[in-house]
Amino acid sequence: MDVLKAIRTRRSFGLVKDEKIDREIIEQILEAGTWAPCHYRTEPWRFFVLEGEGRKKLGEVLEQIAKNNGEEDEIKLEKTRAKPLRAPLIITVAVEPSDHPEALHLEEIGAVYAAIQNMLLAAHSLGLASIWRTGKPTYDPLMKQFFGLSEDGEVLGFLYIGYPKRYMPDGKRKSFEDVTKWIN
Ligand SMILES: Cc1cc2nc3c(=O)[nH]c(=O)nc-3n(C[C@H](O)[C@H](O)[C@H](O)COP(=O)(O)O)c2cc1C
Repeated sequence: MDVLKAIRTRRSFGLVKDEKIDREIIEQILEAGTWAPCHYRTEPWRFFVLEGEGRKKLGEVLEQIAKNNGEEDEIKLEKTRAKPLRAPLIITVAVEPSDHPEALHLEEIGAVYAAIQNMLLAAHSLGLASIWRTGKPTYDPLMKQFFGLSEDGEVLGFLYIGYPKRYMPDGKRKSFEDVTKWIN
């Protein structure tokens, strides 16, 4: 798929089939992530691939975080635990900032966000639907610990990926003209 078409037609879409995704396809998405630009070539992205039972471990962490924040309602906790089962594949993307003396924290995070966009576009061009999910628990210390990140590391998103159950809706944006100033 042409890159401009991929950019224009990619949508966040979470309604996906419970169908396993071939490893070779997953590897293409991961590799696309690694081709993002990064200042000083620090390559600060880290990927964690969750499939099958692996997703349940994430569900347990989400449940624990909810409990730590005072949630006691069993039905709500059950719902929280089941969240990662909404897609057959979740790629957790994290930043592990480098110790390069010139590297700026902001730019390390920016590079990983660029990696995420690469991955979403790659998934789309391979016929997959995806949605970048976060929420408060994403940035909880327990989440960092679960993925074995350093104190400076941070989970930046969960990419829920799968084959779409139906045709994806059209997107909506303001015109670029509304957000652009030409300085000549
Ligand atoms: C940092 C970030 C976090 C996001 N977290 C969520 C989320 O937790 N749940 C969700 O439904 N969508 C999430 N999204 C997706 C946005 O809702 C989506 O990109 C937006 O609605 C525009 O839709 P589009 O991606 O189809 O153009 C997130 C997007 C970004 C950039």
